[in-house]
Amino acid sequence: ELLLVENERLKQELKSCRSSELKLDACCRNCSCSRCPPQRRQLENQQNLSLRLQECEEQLARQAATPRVQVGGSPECHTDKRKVQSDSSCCQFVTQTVEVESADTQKVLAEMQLKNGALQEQLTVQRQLLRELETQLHESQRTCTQLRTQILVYEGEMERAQGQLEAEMQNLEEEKNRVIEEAFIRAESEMKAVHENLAGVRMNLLSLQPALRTLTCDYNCLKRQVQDFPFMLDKAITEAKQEICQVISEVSNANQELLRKYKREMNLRKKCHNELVRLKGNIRVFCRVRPVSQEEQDSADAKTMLSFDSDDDAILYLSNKGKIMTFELDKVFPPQATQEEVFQEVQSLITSCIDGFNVCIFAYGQTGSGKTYTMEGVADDPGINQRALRLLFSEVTEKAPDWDYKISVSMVEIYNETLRNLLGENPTDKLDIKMNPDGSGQLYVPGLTEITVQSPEDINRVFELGHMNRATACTNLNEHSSRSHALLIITVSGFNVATGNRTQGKLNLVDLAGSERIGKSGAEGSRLREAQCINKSLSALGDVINALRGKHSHVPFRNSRLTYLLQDSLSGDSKTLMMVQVSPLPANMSESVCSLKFAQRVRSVELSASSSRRHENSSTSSSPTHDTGLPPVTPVPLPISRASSAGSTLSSASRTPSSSRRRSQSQLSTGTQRSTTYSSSSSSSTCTHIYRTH
Ligand SMILES: Nc1ncnc2c1ncn2[C@@H]1O[C@H](COP(=O)(O)OP(=O)(O)OP(=O)(O)O)[C@@H](O)[C@H]1O
Repeated sequence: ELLLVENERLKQELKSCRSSELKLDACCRNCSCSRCPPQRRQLENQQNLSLRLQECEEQLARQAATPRVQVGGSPECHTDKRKVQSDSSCCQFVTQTVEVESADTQKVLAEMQLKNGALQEQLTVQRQLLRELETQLHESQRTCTQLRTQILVYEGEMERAQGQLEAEMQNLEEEKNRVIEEAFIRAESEMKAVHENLAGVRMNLLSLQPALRTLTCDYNCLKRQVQDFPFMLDKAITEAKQEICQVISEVSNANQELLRKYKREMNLRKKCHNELVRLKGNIRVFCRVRPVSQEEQDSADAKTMLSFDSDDDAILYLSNKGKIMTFELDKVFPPQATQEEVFQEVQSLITSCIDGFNVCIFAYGQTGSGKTYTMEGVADDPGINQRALRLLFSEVTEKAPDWDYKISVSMVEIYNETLRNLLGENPTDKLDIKMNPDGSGQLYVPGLTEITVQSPEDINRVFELGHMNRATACTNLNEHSSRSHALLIITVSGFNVATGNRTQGKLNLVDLAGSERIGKSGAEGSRLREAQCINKSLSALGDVINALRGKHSHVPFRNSRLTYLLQDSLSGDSKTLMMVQVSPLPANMSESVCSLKFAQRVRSVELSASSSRRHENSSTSSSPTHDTGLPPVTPVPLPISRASSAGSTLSSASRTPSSSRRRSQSQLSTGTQRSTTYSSSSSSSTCTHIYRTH
C-alpha cells in the first residue's frame, strides 16, 4: 500500500513535472546549451522521477507476485491495533497492516520508510527546485516577452528601412535610367554632329585637294623667290637708299625753306612788334598809391587828397590847393592793390626779356612812398624782384628742351655816383663802367659779380647776400637805402637747339633813391652831397628821357652812373616801365605832384629808331663826353596835354582796360624773338658783365 501510495505520488509528481514542462520553450526543452541549467535540472528530475516511478511499479509488481503471509499478533501489533481501533476512519488500513506484518514485510517496510524519507527529501528538493524553476521560468517569460517586443520593434524598423531602401533603389533606378537615356540622346546628337562634321571634313578634304595643289605650286614658287630674295633685297635696298637720299634732300630743302620763312616771319613779327611798340610807346608808366599806415591814420593829417576813377584805371585825381589835378597814366594802382595784382600787370614785360628784349622797371618816388615795398616787398609778400625771377624760372622751364636758358643775377648799388658790387666779396669796392676793349662798342663793368641762379632757393641766397653786403656798407640801412639806387640786373641768355639762334635779354629792376627836392629837405654837408647826387642822377634820367622823347641825335646817357648803366635798357626796342610811387598824405602832396608830373612826361616819350641809337652809340664809343652844349634837363613837370601830345594820342590806346593791354603786351613778348650775337666775353661767371650796344 505504501508502494501504491508512493507510486501514486510519483505519478502525480511526474504529471505535475510534465505539465510544467509544457510551459517550457522549445528551446529550453531541447536545448543542450549551458544557458538553461534550471530547465535541464528539471528534465533531470523528471527523468529521475520516471526512473523512481518505474522502480516503484516494479516493486509493486513484485509485491503483487509475492503471496500474502498472516502474522500472529505481537504486543506492538496489539498496541497498533488499539491505536487503529481508536480511530475508526483508519480501521481497514490497520487491518491490512496487521495482515502484512511479517519480518520481511517489516524489513521491506523499513526499507520503504527509508526510501520514503529519502523520497520526501527528494520531493522537498524537487519542490524547491520547482519553485526556482518557476521563478526562472517567469523571469525567462518576461525576458522573452521583452525580447519579442523588441524583436517586433526591430522587425518594424527593418520593414521601414527596407521600404526606404526599396524606394531609394527605385529612385536610383529611375535616375539611372533617366541619365542613361539623356546620355544616350546626347551621344546620339553628338554622334550625329560628328557624322556631319566628318561629312563636312570629307567635303573640305575634297575641295582642299586642289587648293593644296595650288599651295604646293605657290610654295615652290616662293621657294624660288626666296632663293632669289637676297638679290632682290640688295636691289630694293639700293633703290630705297636712293629714294631716302632723295627724300632727305627734299626735306632738307623744305627745312631750309621753312627756316628761311621762319626767320623772315620772325623779322616781320619783330618789325610789326617794333611798329606796335612805336605806336604804343615802349615806355609805360604805372602809378601806385601806398596805403595810409596805422600810425598815419591816427594822426590828424590822415585825410587823403587822392581819388580814383571808377571807370578808368589809368586816371588819378589829386586835390592840391583847392584845385583838382587829373593825371593820366597807363595804370593806377589804388592803395588796396596787392603785390600780386601789381605783378600781374608787369609780368608780360618781364617775360619779354626771355625773347631777347632789354627791360627796365624802376620805382620812382619820394622817400617813404613805397618804392622798396613794390620792388622788394616783405618776407611773406615779396615784390617784383623775387616774383620776376620765379616767373623767369617757370617760363624757361616750359621752353625746354627746345631752348636752353641761363639766368644770371648781379646786384649793384649807386650811392653818391659810386657803383658798388653787392654780390662781391668786398662790397665797399667801387666799380667802373667801361667800354669793352674788344671794339664791339659794348659797355661792361669790370669786377661786377654775376651769379648764375638755377632755382628759387638760389634767388633767396642771392638776395640775402645782397642785403647783407648793403647793410655792412652803411651805418643806417633805412636811411642809406633812401639815398641810394639799388639795381637788380638779371640776364637771360637763350640758345635754340633746333635753329642755333641765340638770344640775350636783360631785366633791370631799379629801386631809385628818394626823389624829394633838396630845398625842401634842407640838407647840409654829406646829406647835401647825397641829395645832389640823387638829384643829378634823377635829372640825368629826366634828360635822357627828354632826349629820347625829342628824338635827339644825342642822348646824354653818360651824365650819371644810373643812366649810363641803364643805357641799353632805355634805348632802342627796350621796354621801360616806371612805377611812380605816391604817398596819399596831404603833407606829401607837392612831392606827389612833382612825381606824377615827371611820370606823365616820361609817359609821352617814344624811343628813337635804331638808326639814331646807332649814331648815339658810335658817338658814345668814340667820345666819352658829357654832352656839353646841351642844356641839363631836370625832372621838372612838363605841361600835360592829353589831347595834343604824342603820348596823349597814344594814351587812348593805353587807356584801354588793363586786360587788353596785358594781352597785347604778352603777344608782343611771346611773338618776337630777338636774335643777337652773344659776346663770349661775358661768359665769365663772376667778374665781367657786358653791356651790349645796338
Ligand atoms: N602798398 C603798400 N602796402 C602796405 N604797406 C606799404 C605799401 N607801400 C609802402 N608800404 C609801407 O610804407 C613804408 C614805406 O615804404 P618803403 O620803405 O617801401 O618806401 P620807400 O619809397 O622805399 O622809401 P625809401 O626811399 O626811404 O627807401 C614801409 O613801412 C612799407 O612797408
